Amino acid sequence: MTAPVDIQNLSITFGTGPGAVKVLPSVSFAVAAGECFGLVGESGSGKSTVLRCVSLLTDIWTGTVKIAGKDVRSLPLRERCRLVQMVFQDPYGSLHPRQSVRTVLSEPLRIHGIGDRDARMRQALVDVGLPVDFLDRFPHQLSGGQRQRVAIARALILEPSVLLLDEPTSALDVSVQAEILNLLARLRELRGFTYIMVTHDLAVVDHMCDRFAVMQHGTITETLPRAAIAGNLATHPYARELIGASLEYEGHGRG
Ligand SMILES: Nc1ncnc2c1ncn2[C@@H]1O[C@H](COP(=O)(O)OP(=O)(O)OP(=O)(O)O)[C@@H](O)[C@H]1O
Repeated sequence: MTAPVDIQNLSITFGTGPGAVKVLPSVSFAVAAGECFGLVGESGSGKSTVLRCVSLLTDIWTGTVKIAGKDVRSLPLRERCRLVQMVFQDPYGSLHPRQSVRTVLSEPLRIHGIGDRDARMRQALVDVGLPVDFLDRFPHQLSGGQRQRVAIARALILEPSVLLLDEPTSALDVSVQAEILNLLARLRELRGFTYIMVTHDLAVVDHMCDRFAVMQHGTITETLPRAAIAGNLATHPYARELIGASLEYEGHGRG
């Protein structure tokens, strides 16, 4: 099942009093069901915070976030977990070192009272391209790419409609990054997932996303289709600068 995401006037302030910082003044965007939407922009512009708000990892925000037309705040935790899951940047930090892959994958199934666990866990590993005997491995027995595959399997095992991807490949070796991106692209094609993907890499957007938003200081400066990258069709000065710098870097890289 695939689902649209609608974010309206999302705003968050960290801290109180004179030290309070409005990290997101007001962010609005909509992502169609099955679309891959990128969030790019300078470090500290609030990209990860948007994902943390949507997933309710942070809940002190105001505004409205709807997934499949349902307000995420009014959804019971279980239902929310079955609609939306998040994959983090650092597969080393996101897996508990003392938990086997079996424990990592069985926990959500147990919490949600889902039966047939063994078959589901095996299928999840097959889906992410890992051998089923990896169920008995621990994180230190896995490569970075294999760990990220396990993290993706954990996100998939409840069969969500929306995946929030927070720089899912930036902690990985360049050679492994493409494998994980291809896996994510294939899964979206097969399952119709909606992706919201934070990245600092416009080459990733170009490879994966249908559209993307350029963020600066907690604000979306411009939303563009992927096709706008090649000819730098952005009109906002910051978006133009970001895309221009990326094209220049890519040009030098190839030259
Ligand atoms: N829990 C928090 N308390 C206080 N400030 C926070 C908190 N979480 C994030 N921030 C601040 O919000 C701003 C945006 O952070 P965020 O991680 O969303 O940026 P980002 O665009 O994802 O950056 P990067 O590309 O470096 O990951 C930063 O200035 C950060 O310090």
